[in-house]
Amino acid sequence: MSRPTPPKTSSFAAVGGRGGARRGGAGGRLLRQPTTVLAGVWILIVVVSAVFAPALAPYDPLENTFAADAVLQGPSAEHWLGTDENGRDVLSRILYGARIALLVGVGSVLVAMLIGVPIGLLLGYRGGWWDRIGTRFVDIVDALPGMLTAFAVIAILGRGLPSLMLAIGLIFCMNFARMSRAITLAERGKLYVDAAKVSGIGEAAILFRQILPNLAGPLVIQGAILTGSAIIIESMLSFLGIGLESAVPSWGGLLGTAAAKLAVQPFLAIPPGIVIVLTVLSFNLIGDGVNDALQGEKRARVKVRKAPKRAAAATVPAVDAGPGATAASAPPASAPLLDVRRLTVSLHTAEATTPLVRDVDLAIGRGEIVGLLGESGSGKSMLARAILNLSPAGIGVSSGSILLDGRDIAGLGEKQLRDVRGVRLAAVFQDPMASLSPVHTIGTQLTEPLRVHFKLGRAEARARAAALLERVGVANAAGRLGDYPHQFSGGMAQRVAIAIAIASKPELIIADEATSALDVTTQSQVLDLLLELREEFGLSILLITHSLGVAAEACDRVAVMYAGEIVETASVEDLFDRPRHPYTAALLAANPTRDLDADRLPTIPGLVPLAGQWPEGCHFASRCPAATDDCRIAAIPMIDDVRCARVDELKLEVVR
Ligand SMILES: Nc1ncnc2c1ncn2[C@@H]1O[C@H](COP(=O)(O)OP(=O)(O)OP(=O)(O)O)[C@@H](O)[C@H]1O
Repeated sequence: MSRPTPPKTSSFAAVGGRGGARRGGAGGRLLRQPTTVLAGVWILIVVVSAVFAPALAPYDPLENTFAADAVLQGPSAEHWLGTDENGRDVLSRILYGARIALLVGVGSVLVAMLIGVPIGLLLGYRGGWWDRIGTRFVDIVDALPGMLTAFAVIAILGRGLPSLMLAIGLIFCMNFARMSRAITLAERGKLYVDAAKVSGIGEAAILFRQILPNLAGPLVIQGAILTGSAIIIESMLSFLGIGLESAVPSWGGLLGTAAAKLAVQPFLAIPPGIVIVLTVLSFNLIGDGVNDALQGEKRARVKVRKAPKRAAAATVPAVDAGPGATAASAPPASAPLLDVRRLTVSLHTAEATTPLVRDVDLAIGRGEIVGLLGESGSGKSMLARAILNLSPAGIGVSSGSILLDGRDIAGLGEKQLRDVRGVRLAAVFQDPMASLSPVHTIGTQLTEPLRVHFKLGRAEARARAAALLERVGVANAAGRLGDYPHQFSGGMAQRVAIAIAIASKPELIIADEATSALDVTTQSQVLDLLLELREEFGLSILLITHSLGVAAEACDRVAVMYAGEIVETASVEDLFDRPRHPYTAALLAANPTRDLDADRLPTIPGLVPLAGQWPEGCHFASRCPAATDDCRIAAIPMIDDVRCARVDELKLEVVR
């Protein structure tokens, strides 16, 4: 038999291109905001004052002069901003006070980040009970009055800069925990995190190296805003006399003195008041400005859109009831590398357990490419995710086993999976842009699994990464290690994803719609690459696809899924020439290539029943032209690679 023509499944179009979408960048947008620039200039002045205070201050800020004409003076030629109740120069104390303001502001925000961010990362990433209990804890700590926390810390540790930083840090830390949790919750479901898990990268590395960089923007924004707030709290505590020692030149301390002497010298409150307001306002404006600039960056990112599906392969079978047996499929040549037995995957809720995949048997031999074919919603991804142990929350294996080289890997814990995922088992997903981390270079993403699995040094890992990129067909491989995913086309990015998948020399790759987002030519090239890699490394591949053409071009055997069950498994030739299940026949008949000029594209009448609404007997009965009442009584078992009660009576003809 000649294999059906390669498919034309979908096409890929990049809106905007390399460079075009990034005119100016975030830095450019930041500089185009006048208020942010002014705020930046003020903060620069504060930083310069803090760093060069000894050179800039006209007097020693601690020098007391108690002469009657030297205390509580207004502005004069000698003392531009007057003097305080000890005769100390206010300008000098404000210049030195900038040091305290910045130290307390930045220091306490760093303390808050160090405490809050790991908590948020852990709760968001682990989810479930960790998140439920952890979030309550965060709520409780956050509900404590901030000033009370500060009083308690200062009462225990005494006054001083470190205790002030810790006190203010504790007030803010739950802000960072909440923000990090929310972002991590969103990020942990993304494909690049799944891809990192599948590469065998540990939880700590995923949290701190994969997810944390995505928090950089929000952390900077939140950090800038809270730095301003920390300066206010420091001023309040010093104003109340429980901040720093009164001799230490701090803006809040100056304000406290001014409040006490308001009747004698009202001007004393103005200089520290102005610098506090301007500094706090500037930090807030910078936070907002960075936020706006980054939002612009997001809007300008490359977008990927799918074009409508086009024609696939050309076989038109007809369903015809009648006697006659069909050929059986060939079993895998050797003992299977992957042997899925009677697997059921279910969604567990408080109300019910709903099977999404039921009673699946699937074997993949060494070096074999097995296609998993079926309409949308048939359960292909749920099966693949169960094999990879990446089922979404609430979904898991409820019975059966997944034997990888004889070892049952169903439901293994993250720790036990470390020597399976990324070592023996890898995955390539549909959207390469989503499965690669947007904030890391390709070099970093490729060297990470190499360093984890083979304990390679940096230089050696980079050399191996370049060789891998070259192997998958990326031109100028060494030069492109420093590029980010958005600088690659869809096809090239998928090649990179394949390079990452094969980096740790796995035995089995699960390719979940790995070519669906690519244009026809690129799709064919990526399939050729997978076939070459199979030859070269003896890889086994589970190729999940909607496309008959992809299955025909690349697979040795094909399993057809319908409404959560595998209904037929056969060699690719047998499946296309002699389908045995009416659904397989209908799927082949619905292939539009022959009838491109017809008014209506051929379809299978009716809809795939949703999980939870499967009928008692054969799941396909409501759409099957050959179904009888007997088909609707009880679940149909898989016998001799077909799940059809009438398989021996039906004669399914392929019309060409
Ligand atoms: N997170 C989820 N929670 C509950 N049910 C889900 C979830 N994801 C998928 N399902 C259900 O599981 C069944 C199988 O879905 P699955 O995504 O595996 O199908 P599929 O064959 O991979 O479809 P597609 O080709 O569109 O990806 C469907 O009935 C779907 O509605």
